[in-house]
Amino acid sequence: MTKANELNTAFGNHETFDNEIAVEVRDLAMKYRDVDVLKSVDFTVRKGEVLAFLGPNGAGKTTTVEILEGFRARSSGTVSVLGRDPVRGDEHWRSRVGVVLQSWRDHGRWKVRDLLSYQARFYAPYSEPHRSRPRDVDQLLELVGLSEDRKKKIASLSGGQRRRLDLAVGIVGRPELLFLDEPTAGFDPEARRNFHELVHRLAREEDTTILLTTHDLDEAEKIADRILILAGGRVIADGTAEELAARVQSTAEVKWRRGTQRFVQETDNSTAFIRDLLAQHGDEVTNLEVHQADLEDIYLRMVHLHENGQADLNGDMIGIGLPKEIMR
Ligand SMILES: Nc1ncnc2c1ncn2[C@@H]1O[C@H](COP(=O)(O)OP(=O)(O)OP(=O)(O)O)[C@@H](O)[C@H]1O
Repeated sequence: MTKANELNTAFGNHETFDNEIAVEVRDLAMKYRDVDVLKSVDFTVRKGEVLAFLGPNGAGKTTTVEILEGFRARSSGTVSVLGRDPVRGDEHWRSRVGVVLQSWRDHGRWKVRDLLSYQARFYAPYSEPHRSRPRDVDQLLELVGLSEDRKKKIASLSGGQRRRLDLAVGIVGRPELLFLDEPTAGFDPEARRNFHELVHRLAREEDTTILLTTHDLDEAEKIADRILILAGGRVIADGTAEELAARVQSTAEVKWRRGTQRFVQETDNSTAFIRDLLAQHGDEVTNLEVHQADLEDIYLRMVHLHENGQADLNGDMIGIGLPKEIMR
């Protein structure tokens, strides 16, 4: 613990000052009336990291993100976002945080550029030598692909254009930490790819920490440094896409025919299995297929096991054989 943290704790203030950590969540719980949506959520996001939050509908992803954004008061637990408890976040703290909500339908009569210019003004007092605020509005329009729509009324934008505007509003203040709630819902494939490139640029060139929720496994795999799966009010898995995929690849399904008979076998080592199969039956084996489980398979299996209660009290999966280091 740093000296500053020691002093904070001594005064009953649990805000953190670790420069490498953007978000720290410990034992977070949230109850809506008598329903426990979040039971005990723990995770950390390092600065500059892109974290994808996955989980079934109603798992509590938006609730968690809203708590981190300071828009929702938690029931219990400790939360630190850029060194502050979000419920005590002041204007300066807010200027460092960018938010793209799931559906934001105000300002229909405003023109695109006018709204961004208006929003941009609020960030000017919080400009810093290493992070100028706000962004230049015309460059921002270019960045999100809305230059040609700059004079359009917001109410007349298509769903995808609207999401681009939401994104522009989220990054106009050049945030250190950006929250994106299902950012590419309604994007066409090109807009999706542009968005993925933008996320990479924000993380790589501006060291922006990004926390996004998505139902798109492919998207999570493409843009996230780390994937976190929320189910049953807890984090049931936390690791890089490679860590998840590496384990998945080791449980393949092999299918083949021998004469009129069809066979299916799950195996941890498909290469060795096929070698043995062919050594034993040679040319009798036909229609050989190998299906390597992908991220979607492992995600679905993990959530399914969790929902069926085949997880112990720590949220660890029983029977799936995932390595402990990717489980929480
Ligand atoms: N203001 C509220 N009052 C009562 N219950 C709520 C409230 N907001 C959310 N909930 C409930 O909390 C649970 C978690 O909702 P949340 O929106 O956080 O889930 P999610 O993981 O983001 O879902 P989705 O993938 O569908 O967006 C749901 O059962 C939802 O009905």
